[in-house]
Amino acid sequence: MVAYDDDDDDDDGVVICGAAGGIGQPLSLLLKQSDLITHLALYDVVNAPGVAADLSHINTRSTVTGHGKDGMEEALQGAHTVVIPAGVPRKPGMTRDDLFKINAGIVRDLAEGVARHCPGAFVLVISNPVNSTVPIVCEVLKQHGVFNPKKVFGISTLDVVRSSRFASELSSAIDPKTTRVTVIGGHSGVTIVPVLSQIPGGFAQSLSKEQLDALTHRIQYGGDEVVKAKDGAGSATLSMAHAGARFTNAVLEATVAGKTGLVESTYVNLAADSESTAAFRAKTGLEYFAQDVEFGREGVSKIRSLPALSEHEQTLLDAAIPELKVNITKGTAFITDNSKI
Ligand SMILES: NC(=O)c1ccc[n+]([C@@H]2O[C@H](COP(=O)([O-])OP(=O)(O)OC[C@H]3O[C@@H](n4cnc5c(N)ncnc54)[C@H](O)[C@@H]3O)[C@@H](O)[C@H]2O)c1
Ligand SMILES: O=C(O)C[C@H](O)C(=O)O
Repeated sequence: MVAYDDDDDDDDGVVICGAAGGIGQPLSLLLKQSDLITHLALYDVVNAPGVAADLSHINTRSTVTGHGKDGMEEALQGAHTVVIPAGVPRKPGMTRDDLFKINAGIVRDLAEGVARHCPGAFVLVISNPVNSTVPIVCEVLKQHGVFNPKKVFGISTLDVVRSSRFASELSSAIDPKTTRVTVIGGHSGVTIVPVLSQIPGGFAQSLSKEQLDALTHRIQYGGDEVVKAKDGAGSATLSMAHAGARFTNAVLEATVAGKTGLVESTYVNLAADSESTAAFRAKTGLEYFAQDVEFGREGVSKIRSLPALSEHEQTLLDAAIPELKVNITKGTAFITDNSKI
């Protein structure tokens, strides 16, 4: 470990796994601004000590430590929150599911580390394919008897961020900073279902069918836009760091500072609020879904019921469900029954 200060109190310690990567570095920089974090532990199989040394000079509250290849245990020990952007990104022509082969094992090993060294931590998963990596984390924690569905989140905030931004490009009445769009389903292609009909002022209703289809498609495939533009050099990193910091800060504000009324769309295990989701689970057979979640001290305090969907959005949701099921089964089986992969 490379430490730049002494602080053994990890009650509000945050670990970034994959901290030296394209997302990990700017995400760490953004989280270094937080007054709610006392210890920022940067773990990566390469370059973490250098990134930590650099960030540790910034005059904000947190101590920064860097942990290399063999430092997973000391990084995770007693952590409050673990954010996981570790793994490979897409290249042009790949789907997120194409990353499963490499990223599933990386995420499994990190989840094992969480189960052993910080079993009570909030786990925030960025690594793709999120629709499958979140079930992987949950199954590992279940195997260790430490699973709390209120504490595991797939970060799908980039879809929310894109929705506000792309919608604002079509209407000057939309302030992208303050307009929050609910995005349900999952985090890949057709599983991304933006509920544009809920934007105040009749925005979606004012669009032609062609405009609405084009906007929906742009949100669902916004990731591809970046992968194509980066031309082999990876996928979204800076916008993802922004989205990841927004989501992590919301979790910390609720769980550390006790702030109430915070809501984000996020991909969760629906057992996190079994009562509110019972009818939906029975109807769809889904165990995981992205939906608006209210945060509390323990993580998920409530999963909101689905907003009223337009006919267009219902069609999108109907198309999302079968693909989500395949993604979820694949992630779950990776831990429970590898013969099915
Ligand atoms: N959820 C989202 O909306 C979203 C958005 C963008 C990217 N992503 C995903 O995030 C992941 C990371 O993307 P990136 O652009 O930062 O990639 P990157 O290759 O730039 O960085 C990944 C980092 O993970 C590290 N790493 C690999 N294996 C590790 C392990 N076992 N333990 C710790 N660290 C490990 C690498 O050394 C590297 O520094 C990808 O899977 C990508 O698809 C998700
Ligand atoms: O598109 C990707 O592969 C990365 C990420 O999931 C995104 O939505 O930008």
